[in-house]
Amino acid sequence: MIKIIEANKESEKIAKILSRSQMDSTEVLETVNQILEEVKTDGDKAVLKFTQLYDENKLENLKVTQEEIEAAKQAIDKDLEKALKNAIKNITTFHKKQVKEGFMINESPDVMLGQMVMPIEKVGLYIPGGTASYPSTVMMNAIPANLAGVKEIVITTPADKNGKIKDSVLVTADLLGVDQIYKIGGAQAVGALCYGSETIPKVDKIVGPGNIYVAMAKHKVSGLVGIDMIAGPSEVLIIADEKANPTFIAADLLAQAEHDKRAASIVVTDSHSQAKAIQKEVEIQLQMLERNEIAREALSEYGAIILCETKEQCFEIANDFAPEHLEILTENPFEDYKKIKNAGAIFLGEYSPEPLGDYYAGPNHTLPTSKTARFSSALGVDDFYKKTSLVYYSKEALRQASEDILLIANNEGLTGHANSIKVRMEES
Ligand SMILES: NC(=O)c1ccc[n+]([C@@H]2O[C@H](COP(=O)([O-])OP(=O)(O)OC[C@H]3O[C@@H](n4cnc5c(N)ncnc54)[C@H](O)[C@@H]3O)[C@@H](O)[C@H]2O)c1
Ligand SMILES: N[C@H](CO)Cc1c[nH]c[nH+]1
Ligand SMILES: [Zn+2]
Repeated sequence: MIKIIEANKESEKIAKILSRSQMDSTEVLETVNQILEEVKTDGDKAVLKFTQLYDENKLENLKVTQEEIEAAKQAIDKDLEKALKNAIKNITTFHKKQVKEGFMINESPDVMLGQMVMPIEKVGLYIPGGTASYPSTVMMNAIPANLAGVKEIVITTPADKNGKIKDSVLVTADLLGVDQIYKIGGAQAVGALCYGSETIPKVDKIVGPGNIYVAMAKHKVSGLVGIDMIAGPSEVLIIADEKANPTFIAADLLAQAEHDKRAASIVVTDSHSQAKAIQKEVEIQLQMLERNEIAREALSEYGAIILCETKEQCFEIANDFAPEHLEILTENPFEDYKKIKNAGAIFLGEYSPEPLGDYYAGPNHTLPTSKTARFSSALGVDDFYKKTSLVYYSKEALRQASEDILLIANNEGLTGHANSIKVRMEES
């Protein structure tokens, strides 16, 4: 049963919830370190070993063949394909707003400054596929990559026990022009994309969400290769007042809890009767949920209904938790959202449930978890760009700046820097 915690009386429990990061497990870290090390030295051999161990499948081919893509295109339900195309349209419309251009400042012929915006050349999209498969994540990652102009996009996603990737994932990838798809997941996929193997190409940046092993592996390889963010096990925090609908709230808690036994589903409310009603609804709906084993474990370990003394306290706790998704189910969400400082995405009012954002509305569903919404943002076109500065000064412009530069360089004790300016000023 999901627990009710009184914020003012059980401060230790609240502190534990608020400080908990999914990224502090030493057990996960040790497993991931070992996988990455072996993939680095043994390439495909290690990738296959860990795939067999954790995904329990023996793969004939790591790379999805054109025949497999064609078969998926034939087999896919046509209504589903249409729905995917509608979602692609919405997500594209939203992300087009993020497209950026470089700029140039040349207010005088003596000085020209600029910023070039260029696509990253090779990116790896991690598409989760352990306990569910995610065509929606293909859209959320490939659309911004395409809009940024990335030339080479590689997908890794775990296959099922028969070595097959779901038709919807292959068709969505095909609709978005991605044809390099590898049937591997977990830390071994992240390692292969970072170090390269006989079969898997080494990329410049790895993006996309995944379970704790994927999130930890991305964190560990970051620096050798670019990563987008920590986008680990899903989280939702719902701020609910007395009048909010407990049936809707319970459904939204379960929607995230079914993702992963480590998913966090939390409510903050200032109403005791609401807390009780939600608790009861969660139990009722759990009985009907297909993935109720995962959801039950997530709710008992990472779920909570936090009962606050005041509405303000609800917002303080929400900001401290910095959830991936935040739903505001209060009388005036259009005023209340302004109090939020830390959240990956905010959903306003009772007809904007989080799954609307997962699949369809347009904003990205790849979002920061484990309190990283304090400093990270939703995946977007920007994640697929790099920016390079351009500097031009004429001799006269450099002469005018030289005195200031020499003072700063000498102050830093870097006389070689000062000399680089001086030799130019001494030139006849
Ligand atoms: N934050 C976001 O933006 C976001 C978006 C979508 C999904 N998600 C999250 O993605 C995750 C999807 O998880 P999933 O497991 O279904 O798929 P996944 O593809 O992320 O992970 C499956 C892989 O994990 C590896 N693995 C499983 N158990 C392991 C173990 N004990 N040791 C080492 N490796 C192991 C396996 O190799 C397997 O291929 C969920 O946590 C979900 O909440 C997050
Ligand atoms: N809720 C997930 C992000 O935490 C995204 C998703 C994809 N499909 C279903 N849900
Ligand atoms: Zn979801």
